[in-house]
Amino acid sequence: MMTKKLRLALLQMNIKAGYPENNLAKLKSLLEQAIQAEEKPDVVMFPEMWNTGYALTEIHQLADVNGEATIAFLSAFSKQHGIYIIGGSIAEARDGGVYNTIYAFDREGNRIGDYSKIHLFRLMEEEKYLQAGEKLGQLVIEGEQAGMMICYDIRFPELARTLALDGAKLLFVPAEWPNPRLHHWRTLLTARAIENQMYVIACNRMGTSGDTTFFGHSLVIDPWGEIVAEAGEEETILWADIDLDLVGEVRGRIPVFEDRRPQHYTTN
Ligand SMILES: O=C(O)CCC(=O)C(=O)O
Repeated sequence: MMTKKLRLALLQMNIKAGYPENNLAKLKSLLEQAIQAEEKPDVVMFPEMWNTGYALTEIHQLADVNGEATIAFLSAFSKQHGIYIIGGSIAEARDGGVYNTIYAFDREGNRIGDYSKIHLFRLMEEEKYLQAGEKLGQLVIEGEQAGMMICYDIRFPELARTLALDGAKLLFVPAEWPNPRLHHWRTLLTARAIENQMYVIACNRMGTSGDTTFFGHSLVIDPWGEIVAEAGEEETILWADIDLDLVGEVRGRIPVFEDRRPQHYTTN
């Protein structure tokens, strides 16, 4: 029987910009730690661009070609341990460009969803080095619809709303969200959870890259907007237990989706 209860493990890791091999080694050691926990996770997720970090000027040389190495590793790992993996995002070289892409896997190691970041972040000059994704990030976990967005995407409520209207009950958000905008991070993620009455599961990196520092504070927020778990600034695994039945309960309590009047909304 499919469970509606999920144990989540968010790998809030440091990322060394420009050193994919070091980052993979770090990821592997955190993954091993997660898998050896007394109670195994159902879903493991990582931060944004965990393979290369924001080494944008060298990104064409460093990016994983068609994500092949990442896909092979994550697929084998998810199958071996019977877990879902939301593979953070990686720099993926494809079609002559580089995309910021998430791959997701089920308990059998099947690829169940991809998402390339739609909104590129100008403050980090992403638009100069990366290509924007063109399709929604959707997947099914234990029979339930879920969505994926990346970092800056959370400033665009239309995207989360579109995923929710399409049935998403939970939303995964890998990020490299830097100081000093912790207030924005927590507020935007909480708003996306409350307005869409869904779980928001956000894994940020920590540490320093050049002049930029990252505060961590990975978050799991329930559909009522309560924080289920929040990390500090250290390298850690953030654990959280969630129950997907809460989504229906909250949607029943305040029938936001029934009360929508889209004829009055202009979105373009
Ligand atoms: O929107 C922000 O403040 C941070 C976004 C960001 O760092 C990113 O998308 O990589």
